[in-house]
Amino acid sequence: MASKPRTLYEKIWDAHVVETRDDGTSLIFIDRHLVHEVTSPQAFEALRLAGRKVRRPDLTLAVPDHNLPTTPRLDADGKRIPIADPQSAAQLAALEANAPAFGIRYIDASAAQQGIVHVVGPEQGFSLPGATIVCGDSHTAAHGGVGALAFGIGTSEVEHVLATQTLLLKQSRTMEVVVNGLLGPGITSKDLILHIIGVVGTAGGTGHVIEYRGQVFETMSVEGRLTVCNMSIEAGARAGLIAPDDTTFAYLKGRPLAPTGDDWDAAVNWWRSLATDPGAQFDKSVTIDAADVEPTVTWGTSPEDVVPVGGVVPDPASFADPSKQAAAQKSLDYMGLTAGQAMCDVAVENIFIGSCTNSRIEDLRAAAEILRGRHKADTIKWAIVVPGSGLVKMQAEEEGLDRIFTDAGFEWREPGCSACLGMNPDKVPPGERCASTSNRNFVGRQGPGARTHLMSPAMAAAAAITGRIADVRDLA
Ligand SMILES: CC(C)[C@H](C(=O)O)[C@@H](O)C(=O)O
Ligand code: SF4
Repeated sequence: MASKPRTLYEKIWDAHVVETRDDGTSLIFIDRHLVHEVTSPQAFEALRLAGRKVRRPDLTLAVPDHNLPTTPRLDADGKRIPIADPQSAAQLAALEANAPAFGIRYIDASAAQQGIVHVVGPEQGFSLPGATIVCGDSHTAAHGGVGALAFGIGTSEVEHVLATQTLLLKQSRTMEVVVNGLLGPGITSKDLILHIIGVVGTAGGTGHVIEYRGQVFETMSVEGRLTVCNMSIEAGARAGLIAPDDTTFAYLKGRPLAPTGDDWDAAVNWWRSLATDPGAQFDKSVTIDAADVEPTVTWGTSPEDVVPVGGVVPDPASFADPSKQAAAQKSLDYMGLTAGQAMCDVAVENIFIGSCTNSRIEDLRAAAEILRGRHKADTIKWAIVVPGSGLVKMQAEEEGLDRIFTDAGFEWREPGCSACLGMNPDKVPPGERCASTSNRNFVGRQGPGARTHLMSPAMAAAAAITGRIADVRDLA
């Protein structure tokens, strides 16, 4: 009898079940564990107290990213410049001590390979198709862009994975987001995922793993796929993934931690078999027409608060649900916007190009393309570009992108999470607005009282030039 058609998610799940229990939970083997400084200190401490070792140090990779200032890390003598904030300094020191103590591969804060954990994983070939990947970080879903089942876990689960290389999980429901057609000129993977979240809503993916399907993803670069999958969590999903294909294999081949020789060939053979079978059923299905996707920006304090750049700030009364109406009004008050205001009239004072959503080489190229030969508006007080890793930074410098940015009035920084969240010195001042390529526009996310508008790198560049939210297609 032919076996039942399965989805990509179900195939990866089945391949990792160690044991299924009567209560429906399964013990799942974890192939890759990424560790950063914020969510790991307690987990290591617990291992130490229990006298345990890390079960598979070879499958674990640690790198600091969240707390590191993005100003130079070494002084003129090559000595480490200390971190001023005591909590950040302590978390970094803990990771630096724990990694060698537990025999874990560690990327130092001043190494060229250092970067945001979700940029580093794929870049190093640590994140692979068909793998189960976890990290104590909600944007772990990013790695789904290479066809991995990747999701964020809490600190107690970090401890569990360190100790056992497994997790006890309930299988998620499956959801497909099918995008028909192709994106128009100037419209990027970021616009697409913002649009998708607008359609699905921040709770639409709850309990599900999303597979993104359709021609648009087949023709998308791995960088673009990582951007899309990164924000799956903002649609409430546990994870998001895209079937690995020749584009994925070409991206991964030769990366430092990717398999080589016969192992590579065997891996590719297996990876090719993972695509969702014809006739496989998803629990939920959403269809989107790519022609409907415009350059997209957020107006509110939730990633679902999206509008095409040519649109206006919505009227809270236009929402059917009274709780949505109240939330929208609260968002407008916080954001300092009024219903009916054209998005293109909204002035911004800060520009942030970075974060695990949009700090890869392709993102920097897209922003530089718009900025080439231009300068930020006088009203822009602060504009920074924060490459996702030291290797992205080096590549950008080889291509002369750093000069384009600095000539345009941007600061060119060291890699890290930076102004994506207020855990390091890069913050947006209270009451000021930021055109940001990150993934969350929550209240206070970029600093207390800061107002965030999410958008693509090219759109953030356009905002820098005009001093307000602008349609990048008018500047291209
Ligand atoms: C600090 C960390 C735990 C957090 C997360 O889990 O996502 C951060 O990366 C974020 O983006 O909010
Ligand atoms: S860049 Fe932002 S979203 Fe990504 S891991 Fe860092 S803080 Fe989280």
